[in-house]
Amino acid sequence: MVHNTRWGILATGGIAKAFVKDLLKNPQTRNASDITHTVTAVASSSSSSRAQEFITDLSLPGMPKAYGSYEELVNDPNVDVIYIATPHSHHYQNARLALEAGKHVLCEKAFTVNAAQAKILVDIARKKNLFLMEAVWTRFFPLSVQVRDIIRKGGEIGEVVRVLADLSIANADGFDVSSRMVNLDLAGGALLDLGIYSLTWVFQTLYHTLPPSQRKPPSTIQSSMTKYPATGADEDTTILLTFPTTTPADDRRASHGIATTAFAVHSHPRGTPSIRIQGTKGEIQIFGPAFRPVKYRVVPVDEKKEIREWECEFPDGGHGMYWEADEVARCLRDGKLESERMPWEESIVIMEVMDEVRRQNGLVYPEKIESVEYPVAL
Ligand SMILES: NC(=O)C1=CN([C@@H]2O[C@H](COP(=O)(O)OP(=O)(O)OC[C@H]3O[C@@H](n4cnc5c(N)ncnc54)[C@H](OP(=O)(O)O)[C@@H]3O)[C@@H](O)[C@H]2O)C=CC1
Ligand SMILES: O=C1OC[C@@H](O)[C@H](O)[C@H]1O
Repeated sequence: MVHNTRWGILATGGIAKAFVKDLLKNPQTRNASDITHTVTAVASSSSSSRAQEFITDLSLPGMPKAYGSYEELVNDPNVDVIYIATPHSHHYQNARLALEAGKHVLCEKAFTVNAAQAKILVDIARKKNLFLMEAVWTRFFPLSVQVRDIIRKGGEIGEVVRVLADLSIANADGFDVSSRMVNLDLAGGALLDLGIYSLTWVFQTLYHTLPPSQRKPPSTIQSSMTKYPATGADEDTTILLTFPTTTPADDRRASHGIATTAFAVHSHPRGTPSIRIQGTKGEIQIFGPAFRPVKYRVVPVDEKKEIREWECEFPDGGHGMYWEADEVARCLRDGKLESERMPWEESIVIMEVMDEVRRQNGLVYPEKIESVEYPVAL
């Protein structure tokens, strides 16, 4: 039986458009014959006409409802799950609004502004029996799934002892101070917007590849940050994490994750790898931006062994967001509250790392958006 998921889209900006375009792609082209997606409603905080414009521009089928407020959207009985596509500053309030109304939630990254907010959302989802997930789409790429499998099996690159992951966007000219990229009122800055992907690669390789009972948060977190002069948001952040061995009997080595992000430099100029996963027998190099990897190469230390490459296909001309949407649909179909590939606990641990990095470097957002109070008008 084919399971259809009815999506409500909360906000009409850039990523909402990209996500919905992928929802419209034919699932059969990516061998997903068990699920389908429908957009049944769209809301804009600006006006219902903006929501209608979004629907018209994307030629959404089935006459979805257009709402001029997020409140109306979360109360629509024809919506199963809300996709939250507002700036980071608004995720806690918006996700809570949806959960309190009894809706499942897929919330854009970074999940919240801080770990305290993330924990409250998780508690509410658990109590209300609702699905909740941070929309780290990269984790659901077939490429990410394959890379995690290679690491788990250990054969090709041996034991992983170091991961270098960068997402830097070569924007040396800077941003306007109002841009969500650098505006503190919108929880802007490289760390929450881009560094989350560098951390994703560190975590999905050094942490997520272990059985859940053996996953241990980093034992040390060291970091350095440069601030964007015009606003005080971070523009360049470097993080060094140590992942401990798990038990006294564990004969694995401790491992290091180095997660970097910066506005002014480029993480992968002219096709250089943006991520290197270094094991005792070789390394995996990841090509393309950390958020949308396009190829991996396995390079054995032993020169007698062949270098192997695998390139990601994007069926039906998609962007690659449909794989996370499919995961949500399957979790809803199966009555799961969280995804095993992006578990609540891991989102929280990563938020805690970002909290600590901000603490070490004095990056504080306005009280209103750091707060766990609800409801707060932003
Ligand atoms: N997964 C990915 O690849 C990407 C993820 N993102 C994430 O998606 C989220 C949104 O980013 P993006 O789409 O680029 O942002 P945009 O600025 O393009 O859109 C944000 C939307 O949020 C709504 N909004 C509500 N309140 C505000 C406010 N005070 N200021 C600005 N917008 C507001 C607006 O929609 P409306 O008026 O309709 O309510 C606006 O269009 C962020 O969390 C970001 O990190 C972003 C890019 C890529
Ligand atoms: O998630 C993202 O990925 C792509 C980047 O360009 C964007 O700023 C970020 O939010």
